[in-house]
Amino acid sequence: VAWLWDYIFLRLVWRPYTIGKELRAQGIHGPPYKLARGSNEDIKAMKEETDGLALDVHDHNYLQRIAPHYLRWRDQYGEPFLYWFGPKPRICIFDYELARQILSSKSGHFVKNDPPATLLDVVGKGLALLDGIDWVRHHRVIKPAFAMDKLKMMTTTMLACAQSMIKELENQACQNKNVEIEVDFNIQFRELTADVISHAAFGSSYRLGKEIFQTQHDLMAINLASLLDVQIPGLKYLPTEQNRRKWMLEKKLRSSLLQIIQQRLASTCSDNGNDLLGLMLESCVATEQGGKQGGLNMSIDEIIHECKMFFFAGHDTTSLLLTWAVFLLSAYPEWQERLRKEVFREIGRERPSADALSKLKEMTMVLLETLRLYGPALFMQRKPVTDITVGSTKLPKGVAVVIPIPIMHREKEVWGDDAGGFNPLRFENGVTRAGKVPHAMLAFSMGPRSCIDQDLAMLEAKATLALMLQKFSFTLSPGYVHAPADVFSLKPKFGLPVILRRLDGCS
Ligand code: HEM
Repeated sequence: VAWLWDYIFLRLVWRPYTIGKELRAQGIHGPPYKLARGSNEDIKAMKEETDGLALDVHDHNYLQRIAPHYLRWRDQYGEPFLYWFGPKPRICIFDYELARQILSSKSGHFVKNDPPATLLDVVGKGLALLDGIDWVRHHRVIKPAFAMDKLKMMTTTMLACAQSMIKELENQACQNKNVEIEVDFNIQFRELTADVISHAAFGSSYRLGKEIFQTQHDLMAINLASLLDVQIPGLKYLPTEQNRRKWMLEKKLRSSLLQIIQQRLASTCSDNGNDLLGLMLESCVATEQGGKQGGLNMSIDEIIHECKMFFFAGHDTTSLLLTWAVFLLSAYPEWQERLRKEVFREIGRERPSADALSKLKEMTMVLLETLRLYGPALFMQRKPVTDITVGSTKLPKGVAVVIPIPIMHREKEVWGDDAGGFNPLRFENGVTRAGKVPHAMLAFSMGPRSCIDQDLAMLEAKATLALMLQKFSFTLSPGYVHAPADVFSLKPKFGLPVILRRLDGCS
């Protein structure tokens, strides 16, 4: 009875009622709460309505496709507004100063909002989702793996992986004396970044790494499909066909990760290597030996969660940055030519080094503009651990705040009248001068919880693009349909088919 009272009355009725009343009194309005379903059905219906929209390749305003509900409610109720993810209240904000205060807060007043349990199973409760003392402990172990000197060492691995992809494409292009082929770069880059992260960060065998990505990918697809469904307690324990498939995939994911960890422990007992997994395992070994590293230790279970998170964060995001950069360079051939000239000027036909890559200024500008218009991360969330006033808004404890990056990246007051257009030159004087406020760029977030690995992502993207531009020119395939989609991150719904031409022909 106590459970029923707590679950049905307090969670589904009383709390939504009181929170809604408190926020309305402050002038924060939004769609009415519907018992247990909240706004989920409305979101689903609006998304279904716009799902068929395809855009011109020079039209970068895909917000109607991925966030029609935010646009409609902002028009209807002003900003910020309140909506309901099931029975959970969420406030969507658009104000840069409010976002800055929330994201840069070091006081511990704001924590990550728990993702739905179904997503947590796939991405793992790793660094990006931890808070407080656990975050500090994990951060201290993980941060050294991404110091610049280590990243420079990783460049060799990245280049080797990218070169082998390019060689393979060159060979394909020259089969039957053709000089061009059609390639889906969405798939190609997913494989490449999977390869890089599993070699460079985890030192694992490519085959096993690839299996893990495929399993994570399949699990994510199942979980995303049911994200907006009403959550019925206990349903996830029933042996339905979908649940059984999920359990099988979860088991496979865990056992593949354990296999990588055990192989590593078995091969180098005293020295676990200098990469991420090595650092985490050392900390774990320290626990078994009595915590000699003064509280830095991680358990094997925590390491598994971190591995899931890094496999996920490390390959999905970077592969999408590359995918959208190739899309934009195909849609704007003048920029493709400009970057090719820059690559030949700074690097020639040589294999680039980390130092040479840092000289590619125009390429950095294009990548930043790609991240502004097509950044893989879409909606960040935080929730206050106590009632707190930020600016003029009083946020009640536990009410999640949503920061919609792609909408904010198109605000004309911050980015100028050409906010909707592709203009890498806006980054000519650096990222902090591109908008009217220094923290306008949110693609890697800001503050203490910003992306731990943005340098690696940028380096990997530059290395891959430089190698591609040295060897090929590319255009969008006539079969390409421009339909960016919110699939946890921003993906091209129908892939990215591109026609690739060898620059030096086939001998
Ligand atoms: C283009 C590539 C990338 C983009 C756009 C990106 C974006 C982001 C964003 C927006 C956040 C903050 C999320 C939030 O505050 O809710 C974040 C955090 C994080 N990212 Fe990235 N990321 C990229 C690449 C990577 C890579 C390659 C890795 C790892 C191999 C990585 C690992 C992480 C981790 C661990 C965090 C959590 C940091 C913390 O909470 O302390 N990211 N990333």
